[in-house]
Amino acid sequence: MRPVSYPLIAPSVLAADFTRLGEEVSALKQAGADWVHLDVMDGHFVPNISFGPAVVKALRPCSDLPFDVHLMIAPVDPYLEAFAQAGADQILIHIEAGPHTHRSLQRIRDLGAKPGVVLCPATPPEAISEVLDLVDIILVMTVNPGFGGQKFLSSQLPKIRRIRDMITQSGRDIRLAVDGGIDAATAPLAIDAGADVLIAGSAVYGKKDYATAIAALRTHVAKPK
Ligand SMILES: O=C(CO)[C@@H](O)[C@H](O)COP(=O)(O)O
Ligand SMILES: [Fe+2]
Repeated sequence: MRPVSYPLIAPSVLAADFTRLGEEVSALKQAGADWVHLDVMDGHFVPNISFGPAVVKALRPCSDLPFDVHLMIAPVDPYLEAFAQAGADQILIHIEAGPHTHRSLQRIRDLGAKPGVVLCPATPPEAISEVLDLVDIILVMTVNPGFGGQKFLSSQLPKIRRIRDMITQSGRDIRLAVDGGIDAATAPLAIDAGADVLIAGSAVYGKKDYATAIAALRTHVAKPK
C-alpha cells in the first residue's frame, strides 16, 4: 500500500476516452492516482448527461482505487443505493440538489460509502456549516459543474481558505477537494488555499503520459500559513 501523501490526485474520467473507459480507469493506479473521480450528470441539475450506476458497476473491476462518485443530479435519494451497490466508495452530493442534504448524507453512510458534500461556485461556505459532522469530504467546484476543460475560477480561493478554517475548527479529519480547471498552474493556488485533494480531468487524460501529468500536479508543497 503506497503511503498517503497529500495532495491526493483524483483524475476525472469525464475527460477519458469513452471508447476505452475500462482501460483508462485501469491505467490510473500505475500512473500514481489516488482516487478515480466519476462525474455523474443527469441533464437536469447540470446541462449535460454522462453516465449512471451501470457504468460505475462495469468499471468497478477495473481498479481497486477508491471510486469517488460526484453526483451532479437532483433528486439524489432515489439513486444512492444503486451507486453504493455499483461500487462507489465515496458519494458526493451537491448542497444545492435539494432541501434534504442532511438526511441524504446520513443515508450514504448507512449504505457503507463515505459521504461528501459539494458546493457550486455561487454557494457560500456557510451553506455546509450544519453538515460538517456528517461528511468525510468537502468538494469545492472551481468551475460551474457540467463540463470538463473549463477555466479555473480563482474567485473560489477565499472560499477554499474559509472551508479549510471550518474544517480545522471542526476538529474532524475531512478531505478538502477542488474540482474544475485544475492543472500544473492552478494546483499550487488550490493547495496554498488549503485543498488536499485535486480532481483533474483534462490535465491528466488530455496528456499523453498520465504518470507525468499526475506528477506535475504534485510538485507544489503548501506554503506555511
Ligand atoms: O465535475 C466536474 C465538471 O462538472 C469535473 O470533475 C470536471 O470533469 C473536471 O474536468 P477538468 O476541468 O479537470 O477538465
Ligand atoms: Fe467532478
